[in-house]
Order: sequence, then structure tokens, then C-alpha cells
Amino acid sequence: MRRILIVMALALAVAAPFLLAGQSYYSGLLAYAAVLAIFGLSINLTVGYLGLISFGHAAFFGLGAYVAGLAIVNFGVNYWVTLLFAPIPAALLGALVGFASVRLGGAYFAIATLTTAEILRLVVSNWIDLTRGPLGLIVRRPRVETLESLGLVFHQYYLLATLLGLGLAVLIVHRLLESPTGRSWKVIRESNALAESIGIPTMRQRVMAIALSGGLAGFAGVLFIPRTLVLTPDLFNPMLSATGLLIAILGGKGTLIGPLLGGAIFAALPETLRFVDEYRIAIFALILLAVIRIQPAGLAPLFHLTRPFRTPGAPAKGGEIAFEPSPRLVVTDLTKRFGGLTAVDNVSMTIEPGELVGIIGPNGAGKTTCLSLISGFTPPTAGEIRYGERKVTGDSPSSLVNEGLARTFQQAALCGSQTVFENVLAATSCPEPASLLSSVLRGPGWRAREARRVRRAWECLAFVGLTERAALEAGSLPYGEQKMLAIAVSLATQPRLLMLDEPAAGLNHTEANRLADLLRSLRQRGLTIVLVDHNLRMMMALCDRIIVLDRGRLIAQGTPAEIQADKAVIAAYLGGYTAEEAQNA
Ligand SMILES: Nc1ncnc2c1ncn2[C@@H]1O[C@H](COP(=O)(O)OP(=O)(O)OP(=O)(O)O)[C@@H](O)[C@H]1O
Repeated sequence: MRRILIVMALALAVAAPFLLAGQSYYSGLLAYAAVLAIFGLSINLTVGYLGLISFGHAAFFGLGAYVAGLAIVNFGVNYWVTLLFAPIPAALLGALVGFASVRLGGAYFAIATLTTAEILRLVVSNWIDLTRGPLGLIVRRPRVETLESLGLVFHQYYLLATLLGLGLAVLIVHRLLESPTGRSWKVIRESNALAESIGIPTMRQRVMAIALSGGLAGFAGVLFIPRTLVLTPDLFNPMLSATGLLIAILGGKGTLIGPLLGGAIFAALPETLRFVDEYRIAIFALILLAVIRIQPAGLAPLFHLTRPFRTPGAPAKGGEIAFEPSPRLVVTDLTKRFGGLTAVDNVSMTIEPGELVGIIGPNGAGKTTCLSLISGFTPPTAGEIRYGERKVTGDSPSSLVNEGLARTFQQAALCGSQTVFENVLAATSCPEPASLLSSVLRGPGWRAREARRVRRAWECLAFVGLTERAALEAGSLPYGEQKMLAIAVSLATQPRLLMLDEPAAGLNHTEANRLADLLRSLRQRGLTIVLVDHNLRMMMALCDRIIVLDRGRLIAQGTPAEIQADKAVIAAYLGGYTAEEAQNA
């Protein structure tokens, strides 16, 4: 059905210039809608998929148009050739703006894009020698004589070019969204920490997405030239940025079809409201406000134009899961101070390959901070962490996950609005990454890797007993199953050493027993495990060795029997009770 729709859309795009042969007005309007849709698609990449609002996407649109215009006017480059290179500076500008701002947070990205557009507007306004400033750069209408000799007129082949451009943009974005790249964008949108914890280099992925978004906006700017033929500083106007933003939001942000709907509406509505003269902009604004108020998710869901996720591949058995042996983890004199509070105080420990080590201690003892330090989420104040031969102190969480050092969080970190399967699939790109280009081209190598990713996701789900839940929204699962899913997500990164932070918290007796069986099984399959939990009965039964922290200091370590008999532990942690008594208290 989907293929039929795609073929029909393509056939219609090719037929449109002929169907509108004598209708240069409507043909121009449709071409304009296609340009706006590409612009909307570009903004949708940041707003819809990364969750980053842009107030200045006109910067990229205008830059693409000006680079092409200057190449045409000053160097006599053929307009159609500029479509190939003029979007590149816009992509590079996107990368630069993204790199400079996203580390600081979403608001900074919005400000950075707005400022960039304003700087470019001032530059083109004042660099009169180059751009003719407000007088505008005049570009001659591009012609294709070969097509004209075949009987086509300008508005027909311009429409064809914009529709093919739109088709190409949709294809690229669609393929990226259904690849490790797009999946990682959606996880980043949900939570940066979650993305890092499954091995996604969040900074690189964001910069890449913003660069792509800038390039697409630049492409739309180049396609806009034949419609305007005069390039003025107004191309960098905040109104244009706002238009692009509204196209994405009104159409349905985070959907592929939304910007197409939005583009069509923004091209057609101001024109159809011409009869109300100077009130048309105000009426248009009112319609927009009403739609956004009544249908905040945009128009796409209203027409059932968003496609539900279909679970790919076939369920697998979890029995095949195996892990590569972990190197030794050596922590030396690790210290973390938060202002005057020393949360971790000179802790040294070694985790041997294949061990299941428990870390226990009263509330506030520093257990979670310890995991956060080792997994790279919190920079240590002092001390050293070595994983195998490598010193990994200060490495980013995602690079550690790629080394095989993964962790889970106290509260199950999941993408609640995505399916159970999507959550696990997103984590499989850690052992099986894919480049941007390979995801667009989808050669045999990419397809084989994707099949392995899908298989791995099914295996991990089967292992934790969630195969039947694959198509459900992760947020709709009961708490215990969400915790199991979080473990499956970590397993999908193919860890060698997994650190679990309170996996049994909130589980009932049966669920905790299941968890214990699962951890035993993981260990038998070669996974090294560090387990932080308050469920002492489980910890004593499960762990080879237990480390006890109290007020940031390591006060004891040994076998469960040794720990239960340790006087310092009984005093500090169990309040003078034995482990058995404390558990039953
Ligand atoms: N980001 C932070 N800023 C300031 N203080 C912090 C921060 N994170 C942790 N702390 C403090 O450090 C101490 C250790 O906290 P941590 O969460 O590591 O303890 P824990 O042993 O995991 O406790 P629990 O068993 O309750 O989870 C606590 O006093 C806590 O309030």
C-alpha cells in the first residue's frame, strides 16, 4: 500500500507540470509550496526530531540563495549547477551554530540561530559592492533550452525541479529517520542522559542533524531563486524563520508528512485570502492560532497521515545472547566533592572480569555517585579510572559504552512514547553503527547490518521476557516491566561490564526473584556485573563480592558471609542488626 502511494505521488509529481501546462499561476504556487515544504522539513529536523526550537532558520535559507546568486552573477555559473554546491555553506554554518550552542541548551540554540540570521542580514545589507545591499542581487531567469525545444515552458520545468527536489528531501529524511541516525535523534529528544547511556555521541549527532537541517534549508533557498529573481536582505528576515517554524508546527512536528501539509497551506492560504485585502494576514494569523490551540500536535495526526511503527523482523529466542569478556576495571582514590560535601571519598576498588560485585550502603552513602563517576556521567574531583589498559577518567559516557562499560539508572530511563521494540532497537546502533551516507544509500552491507540490529533487539527482548510487549508504548508498561526493558536496552549495546543502579527498587517479591535469575544468567553468559541495590537478601544471595560504602568511604569489602559478619558494616549500615534481621525489620 505504501509503495503504491509513493509511486502515485511520483507519477503525480511528474504529471503535474503537464497537467498545469497553461496555468503558470497555479504551477508557480505549487512550486512555492514545494520550496516551503523543504524549508519546513529542514526546521522539522531540529524542532520535531531533536526538540530544538530555531528562531533563525532563514539564515540557512538566505545563505543558500545568496551563495547561488553570487556564483551565478559573479562567475556565470549555471543556476542548476548551484543546486549541487550552494547548500553546502548553509550546512557548514548549521554545524558551526550547532557546535557553538547546543552544548549550552535548547534556548541558546534558538538565540544562536536568531542572531546568526540577523548578522547575515546586516552583512548582505551593508556589503553593497558584493550584494548590492537592499537594492538586491538580480538573477536572470534560468532556462533549459533542451527542455524548451521539447515544448516545455519555464514554469513547467521549474515546477518539476521543485517537486523532484522535494521528493529527494523527503527520501533523505525518511531514510535517515528509519536508521540508527534518526533513532538516536529521537532518543536525544527524549533525554540526553539516556542517549549517552546507550552509546549515542549526543554532541556529534546533534551537530550532524543541525548541519543537515541547514543544508536542506539552503537547498530550499536555492530553489526559491527562480520564483523571486531578486535576492534582498529580506531573505534573512525573522518573518521567514517564523513561517518555517509554523509550517513544521502547524503541519505536525516530528512527522514526515507535516511539513508537506504546512508548506501547501502557507503557500495557498495567503493567496486564497486575497479577496479580504489588507485583513488577510490578520485572518491568516487567527486561523493559525486556532489550529495550534485546538490541534497542538498539528494537522498530520488529524488526517491519520502519521504511520504507526511496524515492528520489523521476526521474534528471536533470547538464548543466543553472549558477551565478550570484560577487561579489569581499576578505580584508584576516586573522590567527588559537591561544594562542601564529599559524596565519594578516596574510594579504590577493582572489578575482576566475570565477577558479580555488589555495592551496598545506607542512603546517601555515595553508591550512585560512584556509578556516575565510573560511567562518565559525573567528572571526578580526583582519582583515576582504568578500564583494561586504558585510562578512562573523564571520558564521555557514550565513548565508555562503546568500550563496553554500560549502566542503567535508578529510575528506568526510557523513551516513553516510543514502542518497547524501538527503545531496544535504538541501542543496537552502539555495536552496529551506520554512517549518514550509508543510511541514505542503503546498500547490501547496510541492510545486512540493519538485519543484525533488528535480530539483536529481538534477542534482548526475549531474554528479559518482553517479546509479547514489543509493539506497546514503553510508557504504558507496568513499573516492573519498565525496569526489565531498561535492562534489555542496556544489553542491546552489547556491554562487557554492566552497572545496574537499584534494579530491584519497586519490584515485588516475584519480580525481584525473576530479576535475580536474570542477573545470574547474564553472569553465566560472561557479563561482568556491578550491582547497587538495597535488597540485601538478593545481594547476599547473588553477589560474589560486596563492597560497602558509608558517607562516601569504602568501609569494607569481601564475600557476603564476611560482610554479614563485619562489625563496622553492622554498625554503620545495619544499625547493629544482622543482615537477616535488618531485611526482616
Ligand atoms: N549533583 C549533586 N549535587 C550535590 N549533591 C549531590 C549530588 N549528587 C549526589 N549528591 C549528594 O551526594 C551524597 C551521595 O549521594 P548518592 O546518590 O551517591 O548516594 P546513594 O548511596 O546512591 O544513596 P541512595 O541509596 O539513597 O540512592 C548525598 O548526600 C547526595 O545528596
